Formats: sequence, C-alpha cells, structure tokens
Amino acid sequence: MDRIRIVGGSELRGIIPISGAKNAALPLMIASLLTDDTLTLENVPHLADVEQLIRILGNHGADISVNGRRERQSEGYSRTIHFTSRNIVDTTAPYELVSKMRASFWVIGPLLAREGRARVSLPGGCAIGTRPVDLFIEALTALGARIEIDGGYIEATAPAGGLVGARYTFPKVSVGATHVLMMAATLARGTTVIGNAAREPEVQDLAKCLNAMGAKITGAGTSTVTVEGVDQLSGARHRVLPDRIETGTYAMAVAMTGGDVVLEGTEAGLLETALEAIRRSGAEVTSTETGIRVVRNGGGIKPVDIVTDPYPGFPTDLQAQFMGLMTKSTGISHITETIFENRFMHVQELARLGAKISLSGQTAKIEGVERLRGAPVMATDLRASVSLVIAGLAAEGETMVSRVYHLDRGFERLEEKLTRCGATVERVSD
Ligand SMILES: CC(=O)N[C@H]1[C@@H](OP(=O)(O)OP(=O)(O)OC[C@H]2O[C@@H](n3ccc(=O)[nH]c3=O)[C@H](O)[C@@H]2O)O[C@H](CO)[C@@H](O)[C@@H]1O
Ligand SMILES: C=C(OP(=O)(O)O)C(=O)O
Repeated sequence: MDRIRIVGGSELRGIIPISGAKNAALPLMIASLLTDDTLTLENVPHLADVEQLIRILGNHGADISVNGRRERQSEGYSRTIHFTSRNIVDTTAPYELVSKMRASFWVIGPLLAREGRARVSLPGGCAIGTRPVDLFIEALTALGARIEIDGGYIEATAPAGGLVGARYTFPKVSVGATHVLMMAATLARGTTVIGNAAREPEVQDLAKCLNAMGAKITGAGTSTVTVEGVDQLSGARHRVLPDRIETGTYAMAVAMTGGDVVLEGTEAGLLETALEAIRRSGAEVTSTETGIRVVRNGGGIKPVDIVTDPYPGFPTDLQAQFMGLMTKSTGISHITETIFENRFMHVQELARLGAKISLSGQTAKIEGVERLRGAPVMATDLRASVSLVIAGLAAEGETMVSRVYHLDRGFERLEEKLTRCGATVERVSD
C-alpha cells in the first residue's frame, strides 16, 4: 500500500494549479443519467472517487469517453469527459460499487426521475459520522415516490405518471439531499420548491449545468430553490468549478510553512470564510488575475477560533486542515465541529507529531507548540489525511503518512503540486 513521505521544514514558493472540484464533479457526472444525450464535463479532476463513479455510471449503461487536458499542464490533470446514457440498462446500484463512496448513492435521484425506479445500496464514504439517508427518503417521498428498505438497499418507485412537483423544506441542511431533490425535480410534473436548501457553490454549479441541459431551476445558492419540471433534458457542455477545499488546503499549507504561493485557477469568492480565518492567523491572502496569492513571511501563526457551518460558514471539509495549522500557533485556539459528530480522528494522529489537543464534546482545544517532530502517522479519512500532510510539512524530520488511498480520493497529484513549490514530498510504494 502506498505511503507519503514528507521531510518538513521547507517554505512553499511557486504556483499550485487548482483542480476541478471533486464535490461538484460527482453530482454533475450523476446528472448525466437524466438525459439520453451527451453531457460533456470539462475540468474533471483525476481522482479515485471520479474513477469509482465512472464504474458506477457504466454499470447503469453510460458510455463514457475521456480526453483533453488543461493548457499548460502536464498529462493527467483535470480532464474533459463525455457521458452518454442513451439507455439505462440497470437501475440497481450494487453494494460493491456504492459502499466505497457516499456520493454514489445520489444516482437514486436521476434513476427514479428518468426510469421511475431505482434500487440503490445504502452508501459508504468517509467514516466521519453516522450519515443517515432519512432526508433523501423524506424528500423523494414528497415528490410521490414510494420507498422501501430491503436487505441494505433503498428501493424507490415513482407513481405511474412519474414524480410530481411538491413543496418540501429540509429540517436540516444537506448538500447531498439538495443535489438529489433538485435532480429528481427537473423531470417531475409541476413545480418543486425546496426550502432550507444547501447553498454550497457545488449546488449552484449543478443547477447551472442542469439549466444548460434544459432544466428550469431558480434560486440555487439561496436557501429556496424552485424547480419547474420539464419533459426531458438534453446534452450540454459544462466546466466544473474550481475545488474550494483543495484551494483552502493549500492556502493553509502555505500559512503553515511560510512562503509565497499563487493558487491558480481558483476564486476567493468560493471560500471567503476560510480565507478570512487564514488571514486572521497572520498570512496575507489576496486575489490576483489568475487566482489567489497566499504569503506568510516570518511572524508567528496567530491562534484563531472557528466553528464549522453549512455554506457560507467555515467548511467542515477544511476543519482538519485548519487544526493542522493551529497546532503551531502562538497560543490557544478552539475548533468546533457542528456538521459531523465524528470528525476529529486526526486529533490522535496530529498528537503523534507533537501537537497538544484536547477534546470536549464537539470542540477541540489546541495549544500551539513551537515545534512538531516527524513521525509515522495514519490517514483516517480524506481531509484528516491532508491535515497530517500540512503538519508534516512544518515538522522537523520525516513524517510517513500511511493509508494514502484516503488522500487519493480527493487530492489530484498532491505530491507533484507540493514538490514543485519546494516541499520534500514523495510517494513510497511498498
Ligand atoms: C461528495 C460531497 O459533496 N460530500 C460533501 C457533502 O457530504 P454530504 O452531502 O454527505 O453531507 P450532508 O450535507 O448531507 O450532511 C450534513 C449533515 O446532515 C446529516 N444528514 C444528511 C443526510 C440525511 O439524509 N440525514 C442527515 O442527518 C449528515 O449526517 C450530516 O450531519 O457535504 C458535506 C458537508 O458540507 C461535506 O463534508 C462532504 O464533503
Ligand atoms: C467527506 C467527504 O467526502 P464524502 O462525502 O464522499 O465522504 C469530503 O469530500 O471531505
């Protein structure tokens, strides 16, 4: 199994190209099941999760071809992929395919809307909480679906004339359930009004693509989304928006090591709350013509308290990385996780590097230390694993991160991007 070896102590200087967003690419790829025409997605990151979803869509009958690359980038960076689901050959998403990744469950929306039925295994994904699917069931039931749970599968059936538009307000904000309800509603009869919808940029990106396919969606990006059902959707060409979590991760890495890096091809507007927290920690963060510049030249890392929240709040997907940064602050900071009940698994691994962190319920208290020292550490989930990389970049000596497959789910060419900016990071294959 691959490991990542880091020798800490170097500042980061240079340019890091930001990839297309994993969490936008996945629902966009799933949206291709809504039409028998071709959906072309540009800027799709080359990640394990994308490859897994390609297998899942293929199982439903999608014909998928990959080509193209971004200008000025070496082979293998974000790709252009064509998805054509002329016929849906199978409406079952089996356990073996769905258990590896939470987002694969979302095929339930398009399959149900287009084919009138779907049988989808209960999902897997990062083990960061119980992650139930009750909101999906409630939302699809509101559109008239009949839902049963049998042998670990959700079996959903639409009424004879298809799904019917309805007014549904989520009792809790859910990104995935918003994606699914929005996709299902595009082909429902009549109008659906989604209340307390997730406002994440990825929801906006999906709505933009669905509208390009002929859907009638307004309000995406606000908490009320209205979807007027249409008879059918067509193909389209859409560019996946930049990955705000990758952007924030590298910005925090620079704030940690010091240096001067331009994060290319991304936009500050996607992650203002996180960038503000990085600024408060003492780094300079400015928008440039090509992206975002992050600079920290000398000066300690100031302690900053954060609380995770749905967008536009501080993203839970950057919580572990920010904790990595705070381990070397000059004082005490507090990080409160409000989205997932078990998203502190990085705490004990950061402690191996010398971090001083104590937990009380959903709040971590981090006492900054002057020095971290390299050690063998284990990745426990996607974002936790990259928090160990951030800490390793600033630790003395060698840090060896195992279970790198977590990292490969969400970070395209991490070693290459960091090495080009002066870090010593390499993949070690046993
Ligand atoms: C592929 C993808 O885009 N994943 C992101 C998505 O995950 P995901 O869409 O799974 O996260 P949700 O927004 O649905 O989860 C938010 C909260 O709602 C709860 N919940 C959700 C659905 C449900 O039916 N019942 C329920 O109780 C969850 O357990 C969690 O506590 O948004 C999360 C929150 O920003 C991010 O951390 C993930 O990276
Ligand atoms: C938690 C994440 O992914 P997933 O929802 O697929 O588990 C993530 O992207 O940080």
